Amino acid sequence: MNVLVLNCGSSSLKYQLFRMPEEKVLIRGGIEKIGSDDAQHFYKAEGQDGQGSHEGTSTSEILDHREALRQVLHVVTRESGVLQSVNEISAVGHRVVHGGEQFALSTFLTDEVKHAIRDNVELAPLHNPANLQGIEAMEDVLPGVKQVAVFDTAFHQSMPPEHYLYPIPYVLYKRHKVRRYGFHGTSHRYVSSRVPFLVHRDLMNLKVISCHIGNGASVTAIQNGRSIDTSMGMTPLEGVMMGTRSGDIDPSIQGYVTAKEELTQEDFASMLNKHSGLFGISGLSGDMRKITEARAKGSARSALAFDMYEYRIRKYIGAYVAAMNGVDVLLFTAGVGENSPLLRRKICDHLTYLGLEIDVQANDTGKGERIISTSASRVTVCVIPTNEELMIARDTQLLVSGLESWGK
Ligand SMILES: Nc1ncnc2c1ncn2[C@@H]1O[C@H](COP(=O)(O)OP(=O)(O)O)[C@@H](O)[C@H]1O
Ligand SMILES: CC(=O)OP(=O)(O)O
Ligand SMILES: [Mg+2]
Repeated sequence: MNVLVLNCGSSSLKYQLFRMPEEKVLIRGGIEKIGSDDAQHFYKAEGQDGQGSHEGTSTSEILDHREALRQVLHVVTRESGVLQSVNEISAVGHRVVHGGEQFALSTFLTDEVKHAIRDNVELAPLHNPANLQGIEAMEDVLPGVKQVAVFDTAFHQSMPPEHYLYPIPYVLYKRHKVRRYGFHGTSHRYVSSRVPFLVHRDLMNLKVISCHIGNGASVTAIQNGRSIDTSMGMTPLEGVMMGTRSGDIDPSIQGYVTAKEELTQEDFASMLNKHSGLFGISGLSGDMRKITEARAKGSARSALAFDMYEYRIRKYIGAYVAAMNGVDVLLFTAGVGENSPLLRRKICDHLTYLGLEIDVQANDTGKGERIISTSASRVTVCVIPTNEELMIARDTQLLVSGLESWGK
């Protein structure tokens, strides 16, 4: 069964085509700057039989996600020759960021499910509209093909109310579902599922702290395999400091700053989402590579941004040690978590009170999925490259093959 996995952002689209259940990636790619006349498409095709792997890039006008998906299907079937025709695509799995309280598991996309995703647009304004566009465009382009939604929020539905409620009038939860949901659940679920393979212990008996540090970033406490708390809240803005998002701030800042700077609520929300975090403090960039470089060249503002970023992640780790009364495994994943030995080392250097001891060589020079603590360390520290797409392909395949077996 061939499963196409889509992760639609506001102006981007990432995709992978898997042959399941072998979990073989046939082609992966991405389109950036959708909505412009110089949208860029990059892909790497593996070929059906592992032979003839090749890459391609192109720049063209792509005005919306529908057009982007047409181009993806063109590349998959004609340009790369990975498939003969779109009829060989059995199912499509979509990353959907906000599923609210309705979804603790992945689900087939129906009108009702799309309605629920639309209801949550206000709670994930950067993500849900793009996810919906991708779903609707796919329905147009591949009518009749089964589509599945895999929610970032689903894994965190196991949080107990004392962790997911805000200490504000309870009626706001009852009336408007104001509560903490958490995100990056597909990533936290994937990386925690890899832990037993690395530490040779059952996840059911482990206390794990998972740090997904990418453009968006979140830290999750996973006890006995279930998320019990996570740093993002009702929206993906709460929690640690991120590339361009602030993370936690005093809510009173909103009234004060909007009055002083004559900003609207929308201006303020946009400031917290797009002009804060590493970018807001450094004045340079939200990209950790640029911050690390500038810091090394002596930029004081970039050094400050780096230190704040590291400190705020470390505070959440400390909080989750308290939440679980201990920690067995600390893991790092996503763009920054996987690729910044400096950040990992700085965080771990301040956790020696836990008996945690980092193996500097494994941290600084190792590659891929690995343990980066010493054998004497009382906490096992791991780097585990995330694979949200594989998780989405697995869920999609499970649902579709379940449906097929019921039909027999
Ligand atoms: N070698 C590196 N060193 C430090 N940070 C890196 C490196 N490579 C990538 N990153 C960071 O990873 C971020 C992207 O992470 P990623 O998980 O791909 O984000 P997203 O999925 O949210 O787009 C980039 O903004 C960049 O800051
Ligand atoms: C939910 C979220 O923040 O996702 P991303 O990191 O992909 O922006
Ligand atoms: Mg991501």
